[in-house]
Amino acid sequence: MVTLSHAIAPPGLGLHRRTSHGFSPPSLRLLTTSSGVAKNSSRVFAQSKSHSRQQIDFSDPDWKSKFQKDFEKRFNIPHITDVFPDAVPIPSTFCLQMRTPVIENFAGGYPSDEEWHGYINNNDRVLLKTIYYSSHTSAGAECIDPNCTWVEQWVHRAGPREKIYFKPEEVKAAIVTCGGLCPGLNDVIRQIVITLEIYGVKRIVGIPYGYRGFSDKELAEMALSRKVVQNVHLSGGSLLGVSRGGPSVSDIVDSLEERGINMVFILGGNGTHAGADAIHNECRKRQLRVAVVGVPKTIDNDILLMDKTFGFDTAVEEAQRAINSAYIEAHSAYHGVGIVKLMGRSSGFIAMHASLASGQIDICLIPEVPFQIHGPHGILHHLKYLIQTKGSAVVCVAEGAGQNLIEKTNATDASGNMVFGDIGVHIQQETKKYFKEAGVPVDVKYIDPTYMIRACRANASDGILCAVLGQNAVHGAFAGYSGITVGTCNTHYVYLPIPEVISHPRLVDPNSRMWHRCLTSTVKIKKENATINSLVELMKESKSKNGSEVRGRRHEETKKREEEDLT
Ligand SMILES: Nc1ncnc2c1ncn2[C@@H]1O[C@H](COP(=O)(O)OP(=O)(O)OP(=O)(O)O)[C@@H](O)[C@H]1O
Ligand SMILES: O=P(O)(O)OC[C@H]1O[C@](O)(CO)[C@@H](O)[C@@H]1O
Ligand SMILES: [Mg+2]
Repeated sequence: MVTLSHAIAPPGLGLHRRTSHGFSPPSLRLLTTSSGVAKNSSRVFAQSKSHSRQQIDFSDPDWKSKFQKDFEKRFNIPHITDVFPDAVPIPSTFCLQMRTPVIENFAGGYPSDEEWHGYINNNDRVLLKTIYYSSHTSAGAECIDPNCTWVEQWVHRAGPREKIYFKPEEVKAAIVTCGGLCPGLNDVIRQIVITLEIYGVKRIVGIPYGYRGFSDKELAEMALSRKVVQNVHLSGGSLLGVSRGGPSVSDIVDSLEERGINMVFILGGNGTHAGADAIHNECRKRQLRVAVVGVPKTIDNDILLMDKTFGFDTAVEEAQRAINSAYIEAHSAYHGVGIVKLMGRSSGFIAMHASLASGQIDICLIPEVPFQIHGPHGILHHLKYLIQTKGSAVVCVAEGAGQNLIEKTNATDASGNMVFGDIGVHIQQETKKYFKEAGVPVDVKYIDPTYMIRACRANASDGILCAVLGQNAVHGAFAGYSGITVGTCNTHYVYLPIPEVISHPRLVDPNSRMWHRCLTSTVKIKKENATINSLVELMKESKSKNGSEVRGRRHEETKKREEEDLT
């Protein structure tokens, strides 16, 4: 892949220069000026729990311990005892003996495994950041202070606790799936149900069609059990259905009260989590003993602080199938140009990872990296060059990319999310126009696999992630936590307070190693020595055993013709 910075990046967008698109984590973002250059000031700001900015004076010798105290407060996870200090825990009912939930009542006491060391201590912690950056200029650097001081940042480890704050026979648990579809929703639903049953919960319901199901009287809640969910993970979609928009938070909490629900598992993206946090706060305001636990779901991977969200891997896998088709089409056509548009809202993770996975992309366009379509640094100029030198090209464009280059739709969906203009179609049309005007024949094939990448069943790695997240969601609720979400940090499972993961969407950092890897993964030809490389390629091609001699010859003919046609 020829990199944007080599070929089409606007002047000034070098790889080593930080831009300010909000992609950096809060601490770093605050160290950058609007032009993106790190500011060497001793007074900068860090975010506090309420997301108002708290000033840190780095000339204070004690700043580090103050920062850590503030961090601990921000990442503290709300517990039932914050509101009900007299709540009395009981020994956990989560044990191997409960795996076959045949026990009808617990009059004789809960069964337990003796000397089982499978519980998590409430004081166990996971390190949030594991790299020590010695300089702001290190790739992907996330520094707090101008000297890049190492500051340990610990978050709460997820898992089953020895003491629980809900008696299983008093629990009515609900599961709801909101937002758009995502591979793995059924896997999480299944695992939540199975784990609840292991704790001994008998009343488990699914709320149909997202938050809407709480208020729409036509929609009945669905009784869930191991039997019902046994095979649901074998298909994509959501057993419960999904929706955007819906009732107010107050109506949702009224509904929880009416239904007697005291544990609610909310699967969704950043919008859903904003709702989950508001539900948690409303329950606290009403002094309700309800555990509200989120499970982050989004193919976009735009939730902060976690390694990845479930469904993302599967979406990437599906997306690179579309790229592969575009590549085959483009490669088999005379002057073929393949264009693939991929989902991801304002984040370019799917496009970046699918491009990297496929190894077949020449130009990857993501929202976080500005680009031009026309002009000497534009993608069309570069496409012409690729056609000239390679005979074909493949472009992967994220749906949120280049929105400044097309007309705004001014439309929003039912949840208030902005509806993007269609950058894929725009690039397709502009490509056709450009080559027609240049008198160069091209065969443009446009693929928009939009819903295909999220309406499928989870792959194995997402299946495992879903299972662990589902189990940990239930452990968190039984442990008495609320207003939390589950995730992976550096491969370990953690509980995080909801506001910390949704303060803004997570974006690709153009200074990260991953973006650099994407750019350099399949560099084929560099502009400066195009002829030499093309010849080398041609020689390689004609020598290869897989019968590509014909293609080599055709390529040579193409080249000759192009040299005549193109300037
Ligand atoms: N700030 C908010 N407060 C309360 N509820 C919200 C808020 N934002 C969104 N919601 C509700 O959350 C639900 C899902 O939101 P949204 O459609 O934005 O999807 P999402 O959870 O971000 O998932 P996706 O990744 O598919 O976009 C909707 O029912 C919406 O009404
Ligand atoms: O289901 P809808 O409303 O078309 O949503 C599409 C959006 O949902 C997602 O699939 C998940 O957030 C985005 O990638 C995409 O922009
Ligand atoms: Mg969202």
